[in-house]
Amino acid sequence: MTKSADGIASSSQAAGHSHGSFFGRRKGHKLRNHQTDLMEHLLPRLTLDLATADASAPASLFDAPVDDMRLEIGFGGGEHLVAEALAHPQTGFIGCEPYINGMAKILSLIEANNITNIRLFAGDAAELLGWARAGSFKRIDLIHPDPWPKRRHWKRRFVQDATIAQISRVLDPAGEFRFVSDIDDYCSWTLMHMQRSKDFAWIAERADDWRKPWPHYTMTRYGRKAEREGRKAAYLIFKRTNA
Ligand SMILES: C[S@@+](CC[C@H](N)C(=O)[O-])C[C@H]1O[C@@H](n2cnc3c(N)ncnc32)[C@H](O)[C@@H]1O
Repeated sequence: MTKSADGIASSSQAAGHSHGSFFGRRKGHKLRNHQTDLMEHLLPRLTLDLATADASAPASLFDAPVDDMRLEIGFGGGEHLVAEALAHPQTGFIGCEPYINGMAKILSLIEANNITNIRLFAGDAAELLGWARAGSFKRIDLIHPDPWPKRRHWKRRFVQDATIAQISRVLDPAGEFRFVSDIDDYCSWTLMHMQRSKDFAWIAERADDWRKPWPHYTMTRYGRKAEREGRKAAYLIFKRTNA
């Protein structure tokens, strides 16, 4: 695996993406000194290196035994992932985020909260899904993915038939895929693709099941931004059905 000086997977690493490569920004504002220090010293200890990690024993990534594994794709600043890791200490979490400033933020939160049940992958989640063995995760969360609103960019959306097939494969037979977006068109897109896949059932029974966050949901930066700007998010929970 090739890595930049920041320890972040290079774009060539992300190139094996089943529906193209990673399309977002990798870098934003300059890191503060302590964040640079965390990137240099803490990130290597928590990094999931797909070239060397044993996909058949992902629980061995963690120092203490874990009961289950979960994945959050594109965790941004890491608020939701960190809250979940603190609430479920027996679960091992993998967080995937190619954006360097997001990685620096979550490292600060991990350090401040002494969290031991998170491992980090600083690349394209499609690559991580390709690496994982069947049935590895009890739950996969995709929260406010990049919306790519223009029709000619829809192919860049993370939710595609190919990624849904990979998500289905790496989920436990009783696993769940959870999706949040404040972009109506991306929610319909996701519902249409999930329905087409036949591997999932949308478990909503009444409007509040998707209009309101699920219990104990931690609002993210993009969720707050959407609320401020008057956009309501949808909270979609899909259960795997092809057990
Ligand atoms: C709109 S932001 C949302 C961040 C966060 N989930 C939130 O709600 O605040 C989308 C995030 O997904 C990340 N992302 C985009 N494509 C990705 C991919 N292929 N694999 C992993 N993360 C990705 C971006 O770097 C960005 O941080």
